[in-house]
Amino acid sequence: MSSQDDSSEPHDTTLIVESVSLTIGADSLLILDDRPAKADRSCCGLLQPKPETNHAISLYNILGAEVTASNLVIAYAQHSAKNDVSVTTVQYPISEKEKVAIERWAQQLLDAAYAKALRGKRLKVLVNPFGGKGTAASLYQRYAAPVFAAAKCQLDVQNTEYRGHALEIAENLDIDAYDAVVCCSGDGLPYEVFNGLGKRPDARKALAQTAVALLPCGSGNGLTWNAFGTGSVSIAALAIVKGLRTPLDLVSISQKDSRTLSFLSQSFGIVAECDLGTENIRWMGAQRFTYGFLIRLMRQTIWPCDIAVKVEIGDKEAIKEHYAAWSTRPQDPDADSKRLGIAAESPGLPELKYGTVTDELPQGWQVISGETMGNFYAGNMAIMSKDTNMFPATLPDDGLMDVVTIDGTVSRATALTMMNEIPSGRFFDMPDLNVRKASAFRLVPHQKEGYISIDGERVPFEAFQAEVHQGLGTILTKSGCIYEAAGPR
Ligand SMILES: Nc1ncnc2c1ncn2[C@@H]1O[C@H](COP(=O)(O)OP(=O)(O)OP(=O)(O)O)[C@@H](O)[C@H]1O
Repeated sequence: MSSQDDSSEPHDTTLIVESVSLTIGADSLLILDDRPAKADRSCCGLLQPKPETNHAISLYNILGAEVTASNLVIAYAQHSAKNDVSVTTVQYPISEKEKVAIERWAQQLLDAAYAKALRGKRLKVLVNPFGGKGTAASLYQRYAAPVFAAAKCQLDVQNTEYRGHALEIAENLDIDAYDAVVCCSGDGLPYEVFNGLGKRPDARKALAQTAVALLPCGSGNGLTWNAFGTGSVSIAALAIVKGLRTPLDLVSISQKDSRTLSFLSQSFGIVAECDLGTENIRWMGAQRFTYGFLIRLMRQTIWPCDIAVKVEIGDKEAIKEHYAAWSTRPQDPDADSKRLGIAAESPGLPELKYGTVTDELPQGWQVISGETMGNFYAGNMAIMSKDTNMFPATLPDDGLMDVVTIDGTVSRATALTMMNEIPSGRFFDMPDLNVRKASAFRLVPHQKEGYISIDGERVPFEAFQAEVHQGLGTILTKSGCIYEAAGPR
């Protein structure tokens, strides 16, 4: 082996091992294999030179590079025909005297492949054996475990044994021992993990320090779609390995004397009914939401309530401008350590700025008529399930949630058109859709029975108040700053 200019300086991005040239490029590792093919003989028995093979591996897909006693081994995630990646390795024989230089080159490759992402993450993996269609454990073993192993993640895998177990685990977690909690489930387990971290005396510190991620094994899998833009377990595992710590707004929900945290959405009306009233048809997977919507649309379309919103941005054009400015703002490289510093100084859960739902309505909130409410839907993330970019203008940590309301008296044809326009993104601009960016709201249902959904979990059908805490939680994302969702146009 020799490096291209026979120098082993760290800046030397090309390595030559046995006539194979390996170059660390801006986005990929370029492999130029000039070795003669061992078994490629012509009809007269002469060894034919193998045609030069150009092979590029995206740096994002590179999981590991190590020098063993006699080989350089590079592990990477290779896309397979289906929407998946599988771990593949290439290896090149090396000699003892080349080892030090090659080790240095391998480090350089890993630096480029991981960039700002933490290498060898310490992961607490929680598997819900009943998540989604009940296949979370086998999905984990088959699609995620090999990716984590190739990336040399430190793993501590535990099955959840009962409802609320993930909450208890998070509440008692040694937060210094893990970089992230990875849930193999639907959005129900991350909801429990955020709430478990939020129950601790050092809640703010725990929520700032511990990232939460989801391997998509449920029906909606909102956290994975937003953070990584995929519904594939193996691609999500790769995204966790390469994921960047990203602050996430969390929303305090107060109901009577309880206080919980929401990371995804709060719904009342048709969406809550579709989400929670379709548990009996879980076998349908994500289709159950559409099916539920159509059934509900044929029956009831109005869910009367009182609503008051602390509106921060009230019209669609201003919301689009806010989205464009926030999503392109320069990143402060020290933002995460500053946030951790603040959380360490005042580690308790932040006080409620607007009190609870049992207090007087605060001054300056906009009262919205809810007599004929059809859909009240507040989102902290954009995508609620595959192809459902319900809140295109949401941002992970702008300190605002997007509140969408649709009157229940819109015609069935309009409601169906709206549903069909969600994947195209034209939904946002439809005149019957009201959108406000808010920092808090209160909702009081008029009826005695019905559904309120917080992150897909059913909560008592009674008045609740929501208030955002900017950047209180932490997730892993691909970009480090925005969701993998198309913004408003
Ligand atoms: N061993 C268990 N037995 C019973 N319930 C469990 C167990 N482990 C976890 N749970 C509960 O299962 C619920 C569903 O969790 P999960 O996140 O997997 O799916 P989900 O939210 O229903 O997903 P989706 O709705 O997207 O299918 C959670 O409320 C959790 O408390």
